[in-house]
Amino acid sequence: MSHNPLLTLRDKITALDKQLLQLIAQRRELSTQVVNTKIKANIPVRDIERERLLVKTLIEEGNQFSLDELFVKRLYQIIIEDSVLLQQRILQQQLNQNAVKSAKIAFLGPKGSYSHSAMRRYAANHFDHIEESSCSSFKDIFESVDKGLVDYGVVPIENSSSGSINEVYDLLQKTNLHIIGEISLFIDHCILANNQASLAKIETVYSHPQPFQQCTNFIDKYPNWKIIYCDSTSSAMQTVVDLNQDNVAAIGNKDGGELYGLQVLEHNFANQKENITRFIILSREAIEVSQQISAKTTILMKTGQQAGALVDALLVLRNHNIVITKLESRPIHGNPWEEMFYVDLQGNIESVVMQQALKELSSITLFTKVLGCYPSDNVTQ
Ligand SMILES: O=C(O)C(=O)C[C@]1(C(=O)O)C=C[C@@H](O)C=C1
Repeated sequence: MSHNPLLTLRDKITALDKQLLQLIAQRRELSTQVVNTKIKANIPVRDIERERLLVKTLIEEGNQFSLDELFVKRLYQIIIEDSVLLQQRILQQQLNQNAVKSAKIAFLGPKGSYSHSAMRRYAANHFDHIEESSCSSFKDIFESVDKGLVDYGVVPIENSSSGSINEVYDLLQKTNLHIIGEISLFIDHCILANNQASLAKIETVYSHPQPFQQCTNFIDKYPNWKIIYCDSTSSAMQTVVDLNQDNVAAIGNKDGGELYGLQVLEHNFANQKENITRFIILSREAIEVSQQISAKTTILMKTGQQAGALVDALLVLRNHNIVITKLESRPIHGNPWEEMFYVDLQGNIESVVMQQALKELSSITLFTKVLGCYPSDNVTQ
């Protein structure tokens, strides 16, 4: 029998990788025990100082084995983030005992869209089993949840390159639904085409309007391209597959491209290097968020039109030391030049400061409504 040194080494690597997985699973088990002690002691899940010291020690330890500092840091950021999310999930499940274990979730489809990826990532952390429901517009998603056709809906709300998704903000203005979660996704746009295509041959590009807005610098380099808007990036991919020509392409994600059998001609060309989209999760029922984890509260408010009305509202938040993570305004339909403000706040709706601030806001604004309180997705150090 011939001795193949490569195969022998690969066998050893595979064996070590299996051990690594076992160790990570053991670490997660300990993290579960830790959260149970935290629940009993009523202390916050997050201990930034402990995380900092742990990573510092591990970097020093790694140095002895010639492991790169950045590598060790990145590795442990992922491991600790997973540990924090696990603890948050356990806490939330205890608090919301009636939360469903299996759920039907609507997203902007067909499968292979960014919304589909976001939905799957959120679901993996929250449910044992899901049924996917593909919708062709954001409005359909809101309606499906509202009518009880699905349990939850996932919609994008903002992107680091193109800003707010206005259509979703406008739907939030009139909805009875609640925001119960958020999830951020790194978006690496790809030019996807059939196997005979090349960048030089492309004449027509299909996608949802959002990717075009996020990649204007790149698109401007191809002034001859004909741009065609589709309902979603995945329907754009489907169109390219159906046309089966070498001169057409879609903008979408790599995983979606694989699903549709398309090759990547170019990627990573959004205006912002860190192209991130934040999605929100909608439900008919609000959830309770543990005060032991970091939470966000999103409110809608309409101020009067007198001078300083918005400043007065913001001062209420400042006086209560409440951090605003986002402030957006949208026209109120039917009332020209009147604006609705959407404010994302760091904090739990149940906290004394938040309750006090909301009470004061209600008394000085024309309208204030809580759209939801949900665990903050931002758990990286
Ligand atoms: O040591 C803790 O308190 C933990 O909960 C464990 C752990 C970790 O995974 O290392 C997770 C979250 C905390 O912010 C700190 C550390």
